[in-house]
Amino acid sequence: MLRVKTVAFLGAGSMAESMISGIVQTGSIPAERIHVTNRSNQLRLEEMNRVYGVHAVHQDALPYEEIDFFILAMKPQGAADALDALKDKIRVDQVVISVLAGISTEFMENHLQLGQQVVRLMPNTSSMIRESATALCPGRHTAMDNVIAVKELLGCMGKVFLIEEEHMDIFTGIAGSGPAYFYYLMEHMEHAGVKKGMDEAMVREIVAQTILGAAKMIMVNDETPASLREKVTSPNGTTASGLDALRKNNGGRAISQAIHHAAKRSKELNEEMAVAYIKSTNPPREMGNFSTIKGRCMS
Ligand SMILES: NC(=O)C1=CN([C@@H]2O[C@H](COP(=O)(O)OP(=O)(O)OC[C@H]3O[C@@H](n4cnc5c(N)ncnc54)[C@H](O)[C@@H]3O)[C@@H](O)[C@H]2O)C=CC1
Ligand SMILES: O=C(O)[C@@H]1CCC=N1
Repeated sequence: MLRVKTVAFLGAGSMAESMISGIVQTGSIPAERIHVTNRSNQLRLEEMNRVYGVHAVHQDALPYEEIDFFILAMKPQGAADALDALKDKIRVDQVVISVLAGISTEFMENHLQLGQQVVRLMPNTSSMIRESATALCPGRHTAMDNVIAVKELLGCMGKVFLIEEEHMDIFTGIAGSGPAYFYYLMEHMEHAGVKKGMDEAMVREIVAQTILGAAKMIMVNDETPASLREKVTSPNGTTASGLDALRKNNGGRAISQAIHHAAKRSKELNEEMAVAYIKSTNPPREMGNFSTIKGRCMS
C-alpha cells in the first residue's frame, strides 16, 4: 500500500532529512515518489536530490494533484502561512501531516478546508537511522486507512506510538527533544574521560556503547529502570558513590525540569500561534485577554 503513495516534504531542514533518510533506506516509498521543497535555499535542495535521489523542487513545481501526504517540516512560526498557502491547492482527502512542535490538529484544521484530513506527529532526529520514537495523533476527519498508512510510513523510521493529543507536549519534552539531553549527557561523560587523559574518539565510543547497552537492557528485559539501577549498585561501591553525587546535585530534578520546560514551550508555541492567528484576523481593539482569544480561536 505504501509503495504507491506519493509524499511531499514542505521544508528541507534536519527533521525532513532525517525522515527522508529513514524512508529511502527501507525503500518503502521509492525515492521518485518523494518530493521535497523549501522556501529559498536552492543549494540545500540540490544536496537532498544528490544524496537521496528525491525530487527537490520549488514549491510552485510540486505536482499537488498527485500527492497523498504533505509533510509540513518548517519552523512552527511558519505553520499558518504554509497552511494558508496549501488550503486551496489540495483536496480534503489528501493528508496534511505536521511534525511541528506545538501545532495542534485543531490549528491545522482551522487553517484548511472543512473536512481536511490532518495528522500531527512528533518524531525525533533518530529517524535518520530508523530509531525514532514517534508520536502520532490523527485529526477529526482523518480516515482510518490513512492513519494506518501514515503509521506504516513512520514504522520505516523507528517505533510509533498512537497517543492522545493532550499528551503531545509532554511527549515532545521526553522524546522529540530527548536526544539532545542524551547528547548533553554524553558531552559531559566524554569530557570527564578526556580530562583524565583518555583518547577522545575512544571515550566517545565507550560512552555511546554504555548508553546503547543500558537502553537495550530496558528493551529486552521485563525490568524497571529502578530495578536495573539497583543491580549496578554494589553496597558502598563506586556506583553508590556516583549516584549519591547525582542526588546531591539534584540530577533527577534537573532531568524532570528539562522535560517539563520543553513541554511547556511546546504548549506556549501553540498559544503564540493562536494569538498570532487572531491578531491577523481581528482589528487590535477587539482583542480581549488571552482566554477570550483562545476560546474564539478554538471554537
Ligand atoms: N530538529 C528536531 O529534532 C525536530 C524538529 N521537529 C520540528 O520540525 C520542524 C523543522 O525543524 P528543523 O528541521 O530542525 O528546522 P530547520 O530550520 O532545519 O528546517 C526548516 C526548513 O523549512 C524551510 N521552510 C521554512 N518555511 C517554509 C515554507 N513556508 N515552505 C516550505 N519550506 C519552508 C526552511 O527553508 C528550512 O529548509 C520544526 O517545526 C520542529 O518543531 C520535530 C521533531 C524533532
Ligand atoms: O527544539 C525544537 O523545538 C524541536 C522540536 C523537538 C525537537 N526539536
